[in-house]
Amino acid sequence: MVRLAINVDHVATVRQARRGAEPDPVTAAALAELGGAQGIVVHLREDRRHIQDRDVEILRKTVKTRLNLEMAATKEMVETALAVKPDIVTLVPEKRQELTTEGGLDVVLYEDALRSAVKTLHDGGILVSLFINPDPRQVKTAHKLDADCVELHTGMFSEARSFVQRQDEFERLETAAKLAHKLGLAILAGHGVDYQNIYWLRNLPEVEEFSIGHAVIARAMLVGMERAVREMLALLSR
Ligand SMILES: CC(=O)[C@@H](O)[C@H](O)COP(=O)(O)O
Ligand SMILES: NCC(=O)COP(=O)(O)O
Repeated sequence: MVRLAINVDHVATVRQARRGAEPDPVTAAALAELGGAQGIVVHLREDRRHIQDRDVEILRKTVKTRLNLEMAATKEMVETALAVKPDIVTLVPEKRQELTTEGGLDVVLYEDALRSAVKTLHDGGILVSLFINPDPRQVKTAHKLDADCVELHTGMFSEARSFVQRQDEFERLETAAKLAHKLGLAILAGHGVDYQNIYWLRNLPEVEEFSIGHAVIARAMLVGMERAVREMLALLSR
């Protein structure tokens, strides 16, 4: 059965609006697990706009499923990961000005720099996932880099404005997922996944885990975290 991992960044976004203590992403993660989530995701941005170091440190002690730390492949972040030891690190591109991650990490362009980051994390006993666009060249390079997983960026699919565009983007995801599977990579998918577009995305049998943040947190504000997670799990299992 496909797994659901919940990204709790936006609980921290609300907390940081007042620079206070609530709502606590650590509590949100515990409730997401109670609702049935099989993983917790946090993106520790270099600008610390939402998730803080303290969150990651406590989550490492409290998450009972699997903690996936999204981060830029910088020296400082790799050192942080080695100290915290999440179960898995997802290397993502990062820009200060962006509202959210705008595209996949260009692993073809940054192949040499990424090789040492992947190796250092592996030497520290941490699995490595690369967040990439659904492009065969990116998938092949991720495999060459010895990544354990790829997370296919579903943003272009999620933002497609027409049926035809959505179908094209879905086919790109399908092709990339099949290639990654053939190469022996584990496959995750995420970004902009919601309670509607999951009807399409769940038709990608190679995807082992969906990583969902914004849509579930937005619903959780209205109906509660456990229910928001259970509703997404129900859609995934149909
Ligand atoms: C990698 C990805 O697609 C998202 O998880 C994103 O990195 C989340 O970061 P924000 O919560 O800052 O949008
Ligand atoms: N890796 C994708 C993720 O964690 C959540 O992205 P989104 O659902 O907040 O767009």
